[in-house]
Amino acid sequence: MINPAISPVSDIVAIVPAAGTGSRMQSELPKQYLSIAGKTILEHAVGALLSHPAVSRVVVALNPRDQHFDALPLARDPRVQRVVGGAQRADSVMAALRAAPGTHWVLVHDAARPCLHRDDLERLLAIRAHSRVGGILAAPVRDTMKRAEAGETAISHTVDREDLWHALTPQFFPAELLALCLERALRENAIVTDEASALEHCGYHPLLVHGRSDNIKVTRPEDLALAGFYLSQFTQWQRYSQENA
Ligand SMILES: Nc1ccn([C@@H]2O[C@H](COP(=O)(O)OP(=O)(O)OP(=O)(O)O)[C@@H](O)[C@H]2O)c(=O)n1
Ligand SMILES: C[C@](O)(CO)[C@H](O)COP(=O)(O)O
Repeated sequence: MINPAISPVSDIVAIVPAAGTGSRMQSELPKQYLSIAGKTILEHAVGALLSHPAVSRVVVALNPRDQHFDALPLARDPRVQRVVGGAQRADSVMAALRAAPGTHWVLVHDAARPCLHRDDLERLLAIRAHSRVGGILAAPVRDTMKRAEAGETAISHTVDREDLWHALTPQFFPAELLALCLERALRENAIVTDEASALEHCGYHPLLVHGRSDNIKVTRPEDLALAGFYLSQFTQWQRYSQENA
């Protein structure tokens, strides 16, 4: 395996899985194309990545029936490459990984997370200096957590929230390690809802990098206004200049 800890600073490719249909959003448009402050959620997500000097390229995995991406300025950005996504999020990430051969480190960031803060991205990227496994942005849970009776809306029991975190994105890994773990996890029919779970399936323990809880994934209708509020609270500095994107 290449020693990713010594890879060139700029050798980071970002992967943005954007091939979902956003069914929980109950909107006409796939949620990644809903707009906040004049830009689509996808443009906010990609803009925050592209505006970081260490990110050289973004590979966006699109739904094969996507009819919206071509209308965006992103479609004409030479740093942005598109691939066809897959049936599951992990398949979309695999498709994008295959389009970035030879990359040392990859950032995987949900198209549905428009509120990535500059400081969070910097702290996540910094783990490259001391980790060969990688890690994820995550936020400790704040509420008391309940496990429901299987298939019911009645409480089975309270889950100890000590050491319980919400996994966020970006998630940041040596590309070769991520590809190997994703291939094995998918081959062995493991449940892979984020990239870290593929590494866990293979016995690795990715780092948890404390991230802001306003880095929300727009998932349900009420999330759109909240994401708009959060973005309105960011100063230009806190969000990399969208003009660079
Ligand atoms: N086959 C898939 C499924 C999801 N995604 C992407 O993975 C991210 C997180 O997934 P989620 O929030 O679940 O998005 P959707 O699958 O679109 O939403 P839903 O589950 O409500 O349909 C999104 O950016 C989505 O576009 C993807 O690239 N390929
Ligand atoms: C990757 C992720 O955003 C981490 O919390 C989450 O797993 C995506 O899940 P989804 O069901 O695909 O939205």
